[in-house]
Amino acid sequence: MKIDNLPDVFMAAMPVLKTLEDGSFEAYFVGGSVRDILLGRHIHDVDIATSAYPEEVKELFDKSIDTGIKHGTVTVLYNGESYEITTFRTESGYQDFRRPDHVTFVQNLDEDLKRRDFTINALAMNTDGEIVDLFDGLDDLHHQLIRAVGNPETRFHEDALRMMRAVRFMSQLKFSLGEKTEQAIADNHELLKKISVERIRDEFVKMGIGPNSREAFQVFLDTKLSEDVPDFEGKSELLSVYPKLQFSPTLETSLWSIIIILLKIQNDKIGKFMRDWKNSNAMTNDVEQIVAFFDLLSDHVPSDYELFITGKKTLLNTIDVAHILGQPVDSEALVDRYLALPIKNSNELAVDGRFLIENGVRPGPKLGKLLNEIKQKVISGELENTEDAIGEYIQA
Ligand SMILES: Nc1ccn([C@@H]2O[C@H](COP(=O)(O)OP(=O)(O)OP(=O)(O)O)[C@@H](O)[C@H]2O)c(=O)n1
Repeated sequence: MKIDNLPDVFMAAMPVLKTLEDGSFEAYFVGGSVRDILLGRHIHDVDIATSAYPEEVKELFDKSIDTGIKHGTVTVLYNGESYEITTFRTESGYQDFRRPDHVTFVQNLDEDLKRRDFTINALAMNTDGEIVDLFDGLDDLHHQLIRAVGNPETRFHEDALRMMRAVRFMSQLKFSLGEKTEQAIADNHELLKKISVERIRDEFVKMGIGPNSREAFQVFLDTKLSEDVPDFEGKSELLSVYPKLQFSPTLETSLWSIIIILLKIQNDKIGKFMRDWKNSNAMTNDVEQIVAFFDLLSDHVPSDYELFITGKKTLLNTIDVAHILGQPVDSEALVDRYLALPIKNSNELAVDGRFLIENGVRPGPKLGKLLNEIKQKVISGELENTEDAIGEYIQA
């Protein structure tokens, strides 16, 4: 098969491959970008594989960085873009079912494709757009099937994260799992215990926000892969409820918020739960705000001040979460009310602490309280948001 009219992201990288070929080396696009071009998905970056050794790659390009030279990867800077170029390799020395510590460079593309996880990820494309397909990956793409390259047990023993990748691709691509691949996951799910929580989290999130997340979650549960995910309390409750959701979350913050709401994790425990999954503080903060506002929405119609405090981002994200959970919420009315607020963030207030001091208010806790009071009155429309009106209010 040959692909004509390659997307810009490939054309932009073409001179990099041609440079390798001019140096008498082989060069191919490999991995996810080849799969995605065939599926018509958006491609953000391309991976390049070559017969050149890392040192030889470096000699061919003016600007390069040793990103993972031990594993054969050099990042080349070309025309303002960076490209990862990896020497054809086989992997050996798998330790503890995690990524290999040792790789052996080979001169042959076939060997390199053979070590890859799934047939749909083991496709390569040359500079003419011709596809190299040694394991019927094209057929599997056509039948929307995720199948391990060769023996699935071997692939999962090499890197147990691949079991999570399988269900993640199911969700993202709306594919099914090949029978033997699914069986091998069911037989080897405990290997996942060896994998770091960060790597599992990344796949878990991609699975959770994919368009086929419900079906993927079901397989995640059926194969018992879910049992070996660390620090995931109450997952059976979650997974029994997840398939009933109206639609899948598309945002990571929505996913975590939904999980926390479904698992009824208390406010003071949210931080621990998010940290156990090694989520960032920023993500934890966003999720805490969404969950708090969701609770508030379940309890009463928010006041203007509560809408102001919540802010637009959290408001929209919480509406998303409420819809997914099937909670009735008049989102249009809430958004309209938010948009009609006299000020939408504190910076829009006509005065600040300095103005208050200049108008005779003493610095101290009372100043903060007064500023807050002014803000509330401006938001409720009782006080005009001008220096004059606020100045008069202070003097009164
Ligand atoms: N555990 C892994 C991870 C990756 N790969 C191979 O390395 C390629 C690139 O991996 P990565 O960038 O992690 O994933 P993609 O398949 O490109 O998918 P995406 O970019 O959507 O994450 C994969 O296509 C696959 O051939 C593998 O065999 N085993």
